[in-house]
Amino acid sequence: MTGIEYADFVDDGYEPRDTDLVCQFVLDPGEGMSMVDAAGRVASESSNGTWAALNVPDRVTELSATAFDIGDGEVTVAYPGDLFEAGNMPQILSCIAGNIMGMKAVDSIRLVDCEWPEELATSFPGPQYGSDVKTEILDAEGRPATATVPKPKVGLSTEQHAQVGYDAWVGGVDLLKDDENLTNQSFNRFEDRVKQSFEMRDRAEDETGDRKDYLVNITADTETMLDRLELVAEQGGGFVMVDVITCGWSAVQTVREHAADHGLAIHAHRAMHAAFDRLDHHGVSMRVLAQVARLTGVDHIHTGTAGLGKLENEDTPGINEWLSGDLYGLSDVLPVASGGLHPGTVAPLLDALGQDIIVQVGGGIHGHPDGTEAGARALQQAIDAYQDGVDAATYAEDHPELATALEKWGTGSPR
Ligand SMILES: O=C(O)[C@@](O)(COP(=O)(O)O)[C@H](O)[C@H](O)COP(=O)(O)O
Ligand SMILES: [Mg+2]
Repeated sequence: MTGIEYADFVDDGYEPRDTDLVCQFVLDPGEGMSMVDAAGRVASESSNGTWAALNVPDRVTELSATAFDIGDGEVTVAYPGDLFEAGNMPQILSCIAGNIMGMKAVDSIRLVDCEWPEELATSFPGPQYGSDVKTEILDAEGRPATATVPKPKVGLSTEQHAQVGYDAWVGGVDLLKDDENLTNQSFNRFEDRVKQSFEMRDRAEDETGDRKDYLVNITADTETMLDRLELVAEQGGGFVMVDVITCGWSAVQTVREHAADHGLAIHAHRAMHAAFDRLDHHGVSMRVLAQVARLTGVDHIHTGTAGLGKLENEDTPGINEWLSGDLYGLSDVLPVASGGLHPGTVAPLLDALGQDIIVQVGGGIHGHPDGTEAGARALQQAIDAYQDGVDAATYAEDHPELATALEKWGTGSPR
């Protein structure tokens, strides 16, 4: 038997083992609490300790986390691999982002980054396709894939939604996308919407000769999501969309399994992420959320617009780099830039993030003075101009749709 208490979870010179999950935190110790004392509490409460000193069987201490590299407001914690259930993301998050977020011992604490050991990382499936969707499901090789959400976000009838999809597809967009809050409301029922939209998709494919697809929002309780996923597969769809934060990672893991049965790619919308990651001193960073998304197996995830859109983002280039980097053979994830984009923002966006992304433009297409098809053409023209190395204003001289968009929105970012 061994006695354990908070101080036993600190070893400032600790060298992590290859099997450790290593997490970086920033924290502000509570009143009268030193960094070292706070760090011990973080490591203890997020692994297997508690406030009272305990006498425990020796092997229990092998599961205890260790706080080290304790600096000014920063601490790193190494978690033994055996603390975790392989392949169970909710269990892992209940450790590293669980009770510690509410401890009195800290005024604030933020999980900033994780280094995932091979054994734990490969206990997850990772994405099926990642950036390969651009060639395996779409015809978007060598350029950014494009997507559009019909606007208004909700309220269109099923017929109107499908028609907007058709106009955007023939205007050049690759993907129609449901908004994060459009599911199966009375004015636009899921089943009808899916069927009618794929009919329009087939027409647009015949007319353009390009493969087109639809990011269908299946967000609901898990059982219902699986039924909706089946319907998308039956209708010849290639993608499902899930609000991964509001649905939760256990639902994502279940959807990943069933999506693979049908070869469906998963588009992750991150609605509610800012409740976790907006404050730079508390919560869970978008970087960690993106890591969790890759491991659990989504193919796309929204990561921001490098500050060019209407929403606050953190470190989009850094997160995108992690999503496309090596991870023990797991597939990459295709980042989605979305939120307040329009044709005038395309050049600086691609300069900042490269072309291996999805560019989602909603209001920047459907708010075009000449309508959806013209808005879609303007987006495509902005991308063509960028690829030809021509600035948008010059290219617009003989591309009226782009000219109209630049006249209306210029090249600035909406607020
Ligand atoms: O509802 C919206 O605002 C959007 O459909 C964008 O519409 P617009 O193109 O009309 O702006 C997306 O949900 C956000 O981009 C999500 O944010 P993020 O990508 O940061 O997760
Ligand atoms: Mg939206």
